[in-house]
Amino acid sequence: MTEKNRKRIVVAMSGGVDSSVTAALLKEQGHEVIGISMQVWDYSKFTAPDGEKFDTCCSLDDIHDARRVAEQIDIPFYVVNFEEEFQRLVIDDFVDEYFRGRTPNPCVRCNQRVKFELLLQKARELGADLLATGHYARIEQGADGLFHLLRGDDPGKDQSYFLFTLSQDQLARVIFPLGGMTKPEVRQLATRFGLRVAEKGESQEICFVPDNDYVRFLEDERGAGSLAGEIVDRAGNVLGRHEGTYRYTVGQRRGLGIAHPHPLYVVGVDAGTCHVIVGSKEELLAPGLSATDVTWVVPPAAETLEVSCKIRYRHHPVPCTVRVLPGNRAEVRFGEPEKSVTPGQAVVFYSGDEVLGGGWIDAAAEG
Ligand SMILES: Nc1ncnc2c1ncn2[C@@H]1O[C@H](COP(=O)(O)OP(=O)(O)OP(=O)(O)O)[C@@H](O)[C@H]1O
Repeated sequence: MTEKNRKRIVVAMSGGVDSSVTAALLKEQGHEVIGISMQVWDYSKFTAPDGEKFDTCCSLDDIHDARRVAEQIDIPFYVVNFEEEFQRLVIDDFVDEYFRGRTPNPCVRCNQRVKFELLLQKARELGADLLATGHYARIEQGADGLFHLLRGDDPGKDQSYFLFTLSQDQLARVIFPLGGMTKPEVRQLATRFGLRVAEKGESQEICFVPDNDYVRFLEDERGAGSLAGEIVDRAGNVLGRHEGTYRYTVGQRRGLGIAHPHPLYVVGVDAGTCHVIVGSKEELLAPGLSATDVTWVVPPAAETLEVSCKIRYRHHPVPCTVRVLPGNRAEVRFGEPEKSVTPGQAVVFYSGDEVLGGGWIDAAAEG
């Protein structure tokens, strides 16, 4: 590598396989690599019911793993403490959203407000040209000079959905070296580099929620028992009672505790009246949605776009028409009615493999 191509790159290291391989790859390519782990949550607050300490993605064990990898590949390594910021910018929003009757996506918030904002700033302060993460997504600069955000090549791992808030400025300073690889290829590389984390499992769904028990997490944060109320159908008939609206999400079937001739699903959550609204599978269908806080990776080409969208991470993109509205809003009409449009989740717009932008689902459109 020529001195000109050699860059100073900060790698966001979680202690997992992906970011460890990212750091090792960039180091092998001859860059000046600096590892940083963010400490975002104090796990000593949490103890499992059996008295064991929880081990989750950003625990001290993971920071220890990241440090050991950094030592092994011989790069400087720092830990930044973002606990206060993470609480304010990610966790408070997560809890507030559930208590408003919505189902939040904290990973998008973390990317938007912490990784590609605060951490990117830190990277700058360290004089880095670029920030690298182990995300499975691709960034390409087009002939138009714009940076384009594309799906990762591994369809099972693609994380582009979580990155829709990235701006041109951010994309210019970020790289995703694993975007063109599959997870098995990344594991092979980890083995080739002899990284001690090569066999480490996948991180859990939400890094700060021990055991994925989000209800327990919410109740630890805000106390149990509030927002208890009635389970009703769309006509207002009372079918049962529940212990808190935040325990329910649109599309949920289990945990209703109601004997009924047909399967019942949660079709709405109203934290104002403390109602969990249930209905048939057909009642889960909606022709579209309205979105707020819409941002664009690349400027929209017209006021009405024929594209596809994902309305949750594990959703196959579906054809839709997007009407771009003033005030960073959008109205989406699906080609065919879609199940379980969930307020609080992100809707992300795609043109083929490219992420055009996205926003936050405010409400399902009426039939
Ligand atoms: N606590 C952290 N400190 C620094 N960087 C982090 C942290 N958590 C996540 N990241 C960065 O964000 C990327 C995506 O995070 P995600 O939680 O989706 O991890 P992942 O896909 O399980 O990857 P990994 O195997 O690296 O943990 C990671 O590859 C890493 O670069």
